[in-house]
Amino acid sequence: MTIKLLAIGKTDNKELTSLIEVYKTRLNHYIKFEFEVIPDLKKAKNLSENEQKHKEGELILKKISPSDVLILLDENGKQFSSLSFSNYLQKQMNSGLKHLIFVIGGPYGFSDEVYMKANGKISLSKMTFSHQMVRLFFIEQLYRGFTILKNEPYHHR
Ligand SMILES: C[S@@+](CC[C@H](N)C(=O)[O-])C[C@H]1O[C@@H](n2cnc3c(N)ncnc32)[C@H](O)[C@@H]1O
Repeated sequence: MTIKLLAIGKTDNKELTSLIEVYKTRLNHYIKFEFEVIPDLKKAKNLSENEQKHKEGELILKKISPSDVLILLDENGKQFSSLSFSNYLQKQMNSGLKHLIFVIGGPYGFSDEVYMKANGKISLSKMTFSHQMVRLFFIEQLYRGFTILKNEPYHHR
């Protein structure tokens, strides 16, 4: 299985980028993991909130194939403990799925079209994080999940 994380908007924060790289490299020891950033929309300031979500939604959906499982990172989604999230990852791998795609929305979240297409929603917290920070938190949780599955001493229960 390949896990792909799609995110809207580049970050020019070097600290964030380098930490993401650290966890991405660690995660790649366990699973094929791809991180793809969909560039910010041009002239987004001239768009209404809904127009922006709609255009970002089109770019997201272009990246999804019919056989992919699409999971949105969304503050109103299902919450997991790190342990239950590792079980969730194991189940996805056992299912024979080829591509598990997680998506982080833009500053206003997702369009209705993306919500309709999604197979599920995962929340990292009831609090809202910046779309920049979530990518680091989530990649770390993926890494943590795999260390749990491998019984490695990263996660302390
Ligand atoms: C600034 S938030 C958007 C908040 C917006 N009010 C909404 O309705 O989604 C940008 C993106 O970060 C992600 N995000 C922020 N907080 C999150 C959380 N607690 N759990 C999961 N994803 C989160 C989501 O993918 C969201 O689309």
